[in-house]
Amino acid sequence: MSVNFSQKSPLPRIKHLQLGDTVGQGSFAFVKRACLETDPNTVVAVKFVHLPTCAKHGLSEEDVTQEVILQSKCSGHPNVLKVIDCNLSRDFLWIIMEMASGGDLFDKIEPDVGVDAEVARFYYKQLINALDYLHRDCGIAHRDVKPENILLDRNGNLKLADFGLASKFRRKDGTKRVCTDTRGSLPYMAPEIVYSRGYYADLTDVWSCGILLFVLLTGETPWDIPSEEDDHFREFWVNRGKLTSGPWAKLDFTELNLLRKILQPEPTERYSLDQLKSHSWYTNPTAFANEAGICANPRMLSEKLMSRLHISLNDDAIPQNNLKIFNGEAPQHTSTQPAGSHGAHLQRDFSCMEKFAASQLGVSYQASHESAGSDVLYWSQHIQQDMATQQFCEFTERNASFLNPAKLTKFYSTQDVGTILNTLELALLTLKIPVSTGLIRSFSKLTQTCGHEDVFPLTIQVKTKDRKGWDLSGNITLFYLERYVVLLYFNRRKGDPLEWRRLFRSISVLCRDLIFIP
Ligand SMILES: Nc1ncnc2c1ncn2[C@@H]1O[C@H](COP(=O)(O)OP(=O)(O)OP(=O)(O)O)[C@@H](O)[C@H]1O
Repeated sequence: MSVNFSQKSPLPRIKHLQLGDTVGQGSFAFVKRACLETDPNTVVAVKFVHLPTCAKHGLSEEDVTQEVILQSKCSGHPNVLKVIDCNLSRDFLWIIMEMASGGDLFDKIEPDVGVDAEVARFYYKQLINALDYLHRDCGIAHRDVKPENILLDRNGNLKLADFGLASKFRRKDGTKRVCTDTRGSLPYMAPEIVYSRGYYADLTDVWSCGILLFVLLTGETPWDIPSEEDDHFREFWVNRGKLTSGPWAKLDFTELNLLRKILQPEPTERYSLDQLKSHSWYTNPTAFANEAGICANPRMLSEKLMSRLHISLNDDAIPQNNLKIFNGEAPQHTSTQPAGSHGAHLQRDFSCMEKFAASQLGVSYQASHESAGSDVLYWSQHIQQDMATQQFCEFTERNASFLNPAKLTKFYSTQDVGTILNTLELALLTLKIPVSTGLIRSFSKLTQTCGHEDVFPLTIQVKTKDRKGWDLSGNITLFYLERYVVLLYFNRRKGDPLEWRRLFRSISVLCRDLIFIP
């Protein structure tokens, strides 16, 4: 789905605010950077939730406003994304929030590897602090703790977001409600939700926090569903959590000990937040955080984050069975039929993706470009500083840069469009993703109707299944940065973000000759 909400419905004017570029897009909403008209240095984010799109998916105006009401009630903690103001216009619910300039947490987790252990501890502690505040001070359970719902501020601090499934679990008299509904994301869900026993929502948040910690430390979820039908969960259950093989082998003794205390299938035996706060894994200090657990050295945090984000472009990174195909024997999956539910097809991008892609270039590029005009030096300097480019280079502390909201699933190329499309097509086919019509043929058709200059940005819509067999879809947008430099930006629309980054990693390796590394 590639939607341009703002073209469908005019954006409301918000008093005293000047809207800037689009920094994020979801299924129902897009998010713009904005500043105060009187003070350009006061930057906020404005989320525009498109109400007609919500209605099409069965979400009422009340459902979406409820989410904002709950998030506003929880806005008094440094690790919860603050809601500043909100209002309704004809087609939009707009929400002014604090700007999360460090982007999404999921974008910084290397699949199968995870993040540095000290970084994992830092985020785990901040999440525990946020949940403690939500449960104790607000009586609210989040109910959808997962990396997609965690953003970072400019110093890398955690900001818990997306209160779409949150609920009040404590009554006014202090007693707790017993929940029976099934909500959350399956791999992060506590077993008592799946088994539909009556359960307490605050205890299920603690379980999700354990799964998130596991993902941070290993780069994968321990199971798909916490039920007996899932082999991995059954093995965990039968062994009473005492597993040391597979992803569990990546954990040290203390980490295993802590996770066993959190991932207790029986909620009454699960550690409480108070117990977790006394565990040594929580009480040990982190080098880059102050006593309150807030980042005091963003450069060190950024270096540690970058140290695990690496995509090797060597021969041995290509799986052997794909190497044979890629060295000449092209697979024949190109189809003349529409890609349907599985496959890739090229089209012109009619969404606000152009502006969105432009925002992915980062402020430093735009500022230097505007002040000094177009010049090879500027784009090559910009590309060199971009964290996305650095993930293909050997890590050195020198090349670690500060966090920014631009996503990391992208690379730059100085090759011509024909070569780019041919290589991408071969990579998609190698990964068994059928390509409808053929990318070059589709491109030629498009240039015949609208001319070479106007055909960009181009988008390849990709729909596939991930390793679990779950839907994974997104767009690869080709956007001209300069006459000879193309940005290829991979934007996930649906599915597990770790799986999307895995797909990006595989395509990058297969397209390694395209990638421009200064
Ligand atoms: N306060 C913020 N500051 C900076 N970027 C943000 C902020 N809020 C959201 N974003 C960006 O916008 C993207 C989309 O926002 P969000 O996930 O809230 O939209 P949505 O339509 O509710 O999503 P979904 O498709 O998960 O339902 C996020 O992934 C993030 O990159």
